[in-house]
Amino acid sequence: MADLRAQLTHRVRTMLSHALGAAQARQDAARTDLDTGRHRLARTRQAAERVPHRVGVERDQRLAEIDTQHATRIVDLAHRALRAAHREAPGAAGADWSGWQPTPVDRTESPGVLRVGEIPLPGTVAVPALVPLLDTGHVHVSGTDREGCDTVVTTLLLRALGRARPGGLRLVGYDPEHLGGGLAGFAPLSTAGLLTFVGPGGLGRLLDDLVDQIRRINETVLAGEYGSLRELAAATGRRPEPWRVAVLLGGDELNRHERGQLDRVVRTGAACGVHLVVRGIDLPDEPSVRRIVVDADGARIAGVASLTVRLDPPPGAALVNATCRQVAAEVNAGPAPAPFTDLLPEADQMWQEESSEALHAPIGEDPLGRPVLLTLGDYPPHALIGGPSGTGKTNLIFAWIGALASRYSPAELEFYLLDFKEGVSFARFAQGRRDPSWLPHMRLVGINVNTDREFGLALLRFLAEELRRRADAAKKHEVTKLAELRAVDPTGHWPRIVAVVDEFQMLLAGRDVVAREAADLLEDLARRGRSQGIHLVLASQDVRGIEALWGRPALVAQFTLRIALPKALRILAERNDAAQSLPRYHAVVNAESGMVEGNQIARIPSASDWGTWSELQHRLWRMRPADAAPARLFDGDAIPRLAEAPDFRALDPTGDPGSRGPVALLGEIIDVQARSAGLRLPRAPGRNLAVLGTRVDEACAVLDAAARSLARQHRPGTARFSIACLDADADAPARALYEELADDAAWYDEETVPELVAETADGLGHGSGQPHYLLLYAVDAASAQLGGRVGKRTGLEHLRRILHDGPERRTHVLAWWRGVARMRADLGGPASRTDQIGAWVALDVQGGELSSSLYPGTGGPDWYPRPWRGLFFDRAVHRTGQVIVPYGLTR
Ligand SMILES: Nc1ncnc2c1ncn2[C@@H]1O[C@H](COP(=O)(O)OP(=O)(O)OP(=O)(O)O)[C@@H](O)[C@H]1O
Repeated sequence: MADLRAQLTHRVRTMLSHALGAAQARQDAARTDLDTGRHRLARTRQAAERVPHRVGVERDQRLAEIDTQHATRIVDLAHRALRAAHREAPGAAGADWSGWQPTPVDRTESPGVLRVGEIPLPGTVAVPALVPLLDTGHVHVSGTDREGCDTVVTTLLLRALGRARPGGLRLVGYDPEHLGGGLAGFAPLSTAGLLTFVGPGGLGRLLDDLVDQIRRINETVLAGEYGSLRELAAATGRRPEPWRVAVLLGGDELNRHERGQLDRVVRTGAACGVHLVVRGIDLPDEPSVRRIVVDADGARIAGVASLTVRLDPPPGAALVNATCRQVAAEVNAGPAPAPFTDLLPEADQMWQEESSEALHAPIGEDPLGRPVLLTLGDYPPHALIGGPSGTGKTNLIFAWIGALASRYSPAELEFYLLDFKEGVSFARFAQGRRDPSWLPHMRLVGINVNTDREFGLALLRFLAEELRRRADAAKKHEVTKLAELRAVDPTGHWPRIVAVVDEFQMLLAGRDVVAREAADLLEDLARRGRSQGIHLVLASQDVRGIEALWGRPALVAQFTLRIALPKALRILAERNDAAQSLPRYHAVVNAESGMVEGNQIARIPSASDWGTWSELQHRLWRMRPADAAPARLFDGDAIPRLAEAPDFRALDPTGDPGSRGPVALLGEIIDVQARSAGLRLPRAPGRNLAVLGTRVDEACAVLDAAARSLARQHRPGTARFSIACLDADADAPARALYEELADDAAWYDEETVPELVAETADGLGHGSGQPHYLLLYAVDAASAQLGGRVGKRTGLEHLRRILHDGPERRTHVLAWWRGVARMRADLGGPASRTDQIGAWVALDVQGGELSSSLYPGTGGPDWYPRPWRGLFFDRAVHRTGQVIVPYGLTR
């Protein structure tokens, strides 16, 4: 048992000793851990004591870096903002007042935002403070600094004015407290209707009016096609409405209606160019409202309210006043002309139109900026243009011709143009010395034809002939209209023809044969030209011109297209006085025979100045077909040259005239083709020429051209020219001719002329048969010498015999008598027969003197002598006299 107890004791002891040992070991380990922990803590504490210092240094470094980055970024942003501001507020929208001037926007440009001051930034440039207004929204100004508020308003208005075209911005002021004093500087604008004021109590009306404008613009201008005027301007380049800025400066509390209208304007105005600049009246909170608060410590703009704005100084009163005066003056001077290029198609669209059915072209734009078209076709077929001198008829004709000529090629359209007033502006359509170009569509230009109504007649006859040609062709193809003719004869040349006659009343002036025939031809062309594509455009500054037509209602009725320039009388229908209130450079275009319903107002671009026109003409000229010939230019003030006459150039000695005999060219016929008047000299009785009148130069010119043209048809040595000069004044030209004809010519004077006639008369019986031309200058001056006998007969008897018998023996007299009576005396007395004078050219001889045997019928021809013109009559071919222009003398 004891053993058992001892064993147990031992075991317990052993267990206890183990447990004690383990506890001892754990205690040691724990102690070691504790030491380690303490040690670490001490180290950590030590380390922790060092950390704040290092972190602080790093933080400071980082903060310094951030500061630098920030500053650099601010400088960079400020510069970028500055550049953007210059872009967004260009010219007058942002420039300093010193040297400030208006810089109106061009057609598609946006007006930009407006600078009111600048925002100073530390350490860098100040950034402009910009406020959107035109095309964008409204501005509300408030705050305790009254002067500052005034400055903001004046600044905004002047800058906006400077960005608008003159007349493109209208102000309306409501200033019940100061009765307009707040806008006093802008007062000069009111002289041009660009600034109006409404008095106290007028706010309701003003707002009603703005709402009406917005409604009208939405309905008729934007018309659902564009969202805003800005969009319209960007798309079309047109800004048909001005900006309207209402400046509302305080007043009583608004009533409900006014409040409602104000809200509408705020919501919808900006799209229609209607804007508000308001102080002292609340505006609703809309994104379109920009608020500026101006207090003593500076201004703040909503949206960037944390930045203080340093306002610009107010613009000087003198600058505001001068600008407003200038703008008003420009508006009062009338609207600026629209650019001519508006009438032209794009370069790649030129000559692309087809004229079978009609000719369409814009002539200008209407008040809403839409093009106004002119049409010539079946309806309306012809046009009448009227307006007092200086109102722009010539310009309108240029504009119309340019708009047409750029759309239709010369194969589709031809022009004939006649200007009865003095001046050469139409000459540039033809080739000139200074400018070799011509308008490829132009077939004929007649200028300075004021005294040559025959030229107008010639044009009408030419057109009548063309009308006949077209009518015949139409008949042959069994069609009636130009469009049909062109369809069945696609290779034919059937352009539409537009004949323009400026100051056409000259053509119809007087009650003579020319006027009568012209009126008949006009009537026929007006009636039948419509279906054959021949269109008449008649222009007149003078009511008499219209009245000349008025006597012929059938003629007038065809001119359904009427174009009236400012103050034109009687172009439109009787009770239609739209032309009386037209501004400068505008026209009433009316395709309804002038009835009020047909009125369209068009602003006409400037087309007639040299640079504008020639740019287009050169472009079209370069496009001309290779075989295009220049237009014929007939200048009533110019003297034609024989050497350049087509008929003269066509003469040559190898051409066999046959029985028709050689031809003596006497001058240029007043006609469309620059032909020469020719006198045929066959072997037949009476084939002599008398030149009658006292004008030395003209008489010499006629004989000179006759002789030179005859000489061109004979080889040297095969014809004789005997020149007798009996007037010292004619000596030089006669001698020049003598020298030119060289060996074929012989010279006689008053001493030797009796021998010439005697020998010639005697030789008639047994001559060589060689042509012999006697050119007798002022033959009546030798009456005394010719009165004496040479052989059995007097010189005059010899002369009469030559006149009588010569032509059949190829001997022709081309003689100048200084009067009809003198010629008759030489022929045998006042009652003597004149059969042997088969042809004559009358110069300063009245028609009445050419009666009896010289001209068919009684009373002589309708002939009113005028400088450098002659009336040619050849009894073998003419029924009436033909006006000629002598060729210039070759000196
Ligand atoms: N639409 C226009 N835009 C700008 N200038 C114009 C316009 N129309 C005419 N003018 C200018 O006005 C002046 C007179 O115009 P124009 O010669 O066309 O008038 P007109 O009626 O033909 O006069 P007249 O019968 O005396 O010749 C010219 O200097 C012309 O350049």
